[in-house]
Amino acid sequence: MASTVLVTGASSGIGATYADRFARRGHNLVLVARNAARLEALASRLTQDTGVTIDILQGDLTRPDDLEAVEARLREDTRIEVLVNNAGAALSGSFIGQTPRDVGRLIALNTTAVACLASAVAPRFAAAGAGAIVNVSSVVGLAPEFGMSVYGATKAFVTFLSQSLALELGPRGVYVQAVLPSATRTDIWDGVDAARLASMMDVGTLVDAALVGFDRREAITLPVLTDAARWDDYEAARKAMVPDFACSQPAARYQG
Ligand SMILES: NC(=O)C1=CN([C@@H]2O[C@H](COP(=O)(O)OP(=O)(O)OC[C@H]3O[C@@H](n4cnc5c(N)ncnc54)[C@H](OP(=O)(O)O)[C@@H]3O)[C@@H](O)[C@H]2O)C=CC1
Ligand SMILES: CC(=O)[C@H](N)C(=O)O
Repeated sequence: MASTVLVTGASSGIGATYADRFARRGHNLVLVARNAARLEALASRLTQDTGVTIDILQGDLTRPDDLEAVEARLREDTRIEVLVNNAGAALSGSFIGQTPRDVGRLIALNTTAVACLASAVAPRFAAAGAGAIVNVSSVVGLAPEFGMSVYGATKAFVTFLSQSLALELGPRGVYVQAVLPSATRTDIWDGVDAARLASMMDVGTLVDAALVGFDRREAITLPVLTDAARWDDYEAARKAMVPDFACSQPAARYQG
């Protein structure tokens, strides 16, 4: 019997498309988001099309009680073998135009919830020597130049967390993938003009590419990167600095 996949942010966009693709692969689903009506409509269409079993966990992942309910499901339901940590939001405008409350809410959803859900499920996956955690990050987390400070910082967190978890959990049999989409046509772009929307990646194309990376067990899937060697070069440059981090003296340029 195929395993169950829990998808957060499944009521629209990338999460709804992951739900569709995993259902078509024969997986049962647990769908999480705030909008129960949209989750129910998706669940009923997918059940009819594929015959899989779908549960809905309605909740706001920025609310501690709702987050804890999803954590408990991940901890206790041993049928769940894949977590797709996808729920997320963007925050437009400049940093000085954003309020501390907006910033806090974005961080709660895009980072705290992602880390807490991974934390809830990782010990069970590691004990079983199996399981997969897919974290939906963004190319924005690699590009402070895009001017989306807090959003980009949350996505840098997601990519870093994924890479660290892959190092720790990979040897225990748990697969961790960070998916870094670029601009993709979904509701997250509400209010953006039609011409800009039209130039974005189609959401089905994005998720199908991400699933190619999933099937290959890639640690990082960056679908728009034409030359994959560029990521390897970037990682090699970063790793070349790491031995210096153990030095006990500042570099010569900081010494008087
Ligand atoms: N589209 C793009 O260009 C890109 C998107 N991404 C990332 O992809 C992920 C999915 O976004 P995308 O599909 O584009 O956007 P959508 O706005 O279409 O989907 C976001 C999903 O997250 C859910 N969500 C939002 N807030 C909460 C909350 N507080 N609690 C629970 N669920 C919540 C929404 O459901 P509901 O409102 O029902 O709660 C919805 O299902 C995000 O992490 C985003 O950062 C990354 C790079 C590019
Ligand atoms: C709103 C965005 O910038 C988008 N989610 C992205 O990560 O590219």
